[in-house]
Amino acid sequence: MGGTGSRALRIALAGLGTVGAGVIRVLDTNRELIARRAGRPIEVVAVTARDRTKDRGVDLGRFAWIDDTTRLAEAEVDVVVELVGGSDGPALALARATLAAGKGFVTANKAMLAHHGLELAEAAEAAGVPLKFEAAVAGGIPVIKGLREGAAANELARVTGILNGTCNFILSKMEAEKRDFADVLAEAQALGFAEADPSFDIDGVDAAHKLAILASLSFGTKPAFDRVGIGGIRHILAADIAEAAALGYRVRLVGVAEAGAHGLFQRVHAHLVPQDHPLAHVTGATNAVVAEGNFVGRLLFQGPGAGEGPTASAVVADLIDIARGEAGPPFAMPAAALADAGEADGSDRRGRAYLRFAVADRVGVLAEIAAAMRDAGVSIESLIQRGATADGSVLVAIVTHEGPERCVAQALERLRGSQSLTGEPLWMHILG
Ligand SMILES: NC(=O)c1ccc[n+]([C@@H]2O[C@H](COP(=O)([O-])OP(=O)(O)OC[C@H]3O[C@@H](n4cnc5c(N)ncnc54)[C@H](O)[C@@H]3O)[C@@H](O)[C@H]2O)c1
Ligand SMILES: N[C@@H](CCO)C(=O)O
Ligand code: NA
Repeated sequence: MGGTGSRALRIALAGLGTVGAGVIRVLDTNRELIARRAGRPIEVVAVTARDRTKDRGVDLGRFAWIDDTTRLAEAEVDVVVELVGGSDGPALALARATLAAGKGFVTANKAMLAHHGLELAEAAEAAGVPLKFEAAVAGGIPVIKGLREGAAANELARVTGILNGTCNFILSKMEAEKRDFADVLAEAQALGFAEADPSFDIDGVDAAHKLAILASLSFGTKPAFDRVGIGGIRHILAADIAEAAALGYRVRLVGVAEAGAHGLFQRVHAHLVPQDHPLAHVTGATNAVVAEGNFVGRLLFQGPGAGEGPTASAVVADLIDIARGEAGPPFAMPAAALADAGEADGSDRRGRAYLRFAVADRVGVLAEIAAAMRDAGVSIESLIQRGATADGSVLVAIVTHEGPERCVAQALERLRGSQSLTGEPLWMHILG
């Protein structure tokens, strides 16, 4: 490959929001360095977004403006970069049109990849063009590169991660400032890394999109978003975080993917993470992924998982790879070689649980909860009752011994509709 005098890699860019404008800023600021590293200049030539007149703090006058997003695929470019978002709609139409036109495609859109990644990988492989998405999982952290390339020699057994910056920011603030969820949410949303639909962040959907992509890369299975068990953080109280701290844990939204004998297990859920586990020390909008390989051992990837600079940095890294001519199958092995995710549904899993009940302060309530646990075969390790909340309820927190998760589910089912409970119980898993 030639020096910086070689023909530029021409880019069309859809979406000029946080990430899109960031990509232009990275390419402008580090222009010379990027050209030297890539072996040739990387030039944006055409752009589109919803509003042509909006000031994004970057000069757009030098680019062709194309009103119809899908037509970006017809521009005289080598690669289309999609930073619009949404699993379907214009993003998917653009992806399909670009790959069908035999051009490379770069995206930060984990929702689209989780739902349509297999189809898009097949289309890219059939056309012999790159499909790259480093920014889609854990923003600026090179975790796709790390697993797809760096760890490619290993069989991976388990991948765990903090994959949503918004949730981690909220949980860290709740912990540090002893504030409740609703109080901190608006602050997180103002920082530019929340999804267009913020429930995707706080209900675990965004992290599940990312986990489905990571699991596919790690275990050679087809992306299976519909098989991720998903829970969020909106029902966690500052009191739960304080209780967890007293027991030696931090509360984190953790994605877990494991390749087992019966298939792929994938879950995103609030977990109690032991304070000596690397994920317990991940604070703010930082993300982290732990992967265990049979030769390399335990890998820890940690860094900024969202925001303009980190996310744009990952998008441009993909463009540099393409400019260098680096290729290969998007999901680490050819799409045709990816296996089905299998049957694992988690019902035979074992673990320890944190359960928190809001109860009426009256005789017999604790006995009722303890009886439900006993009848379902759940063994209690500790039980703590704390004073009244604002509505006069009392909080009861239970930590169980290790046992089948299905027994915990049965205990909660026995308590469903009980007059003693003043709200839905909270169940968090304890990370083993
Ligand atoms: N913000 C982050 O920290 C972050 C991190 C990782 C990944 N992502 C992903 O990057 C993508 C973009 O996120 P963002 O935060 O920059 O969003 P944003 O809302 O800031 O920007 C979206 C852009 O797309 C444009 N747009 C909307 N509909 C369009 C259409 N039909 N055609 C053309 N343009 C259209 C908007 O005008 C805007 O310029 C999403 O897929 C998101 O999930 C974002
Ligand atoms: N909404 C996402 C952006 C990064 O993918 C987050 O908060 O992590
Ligand atoms: Na990344």
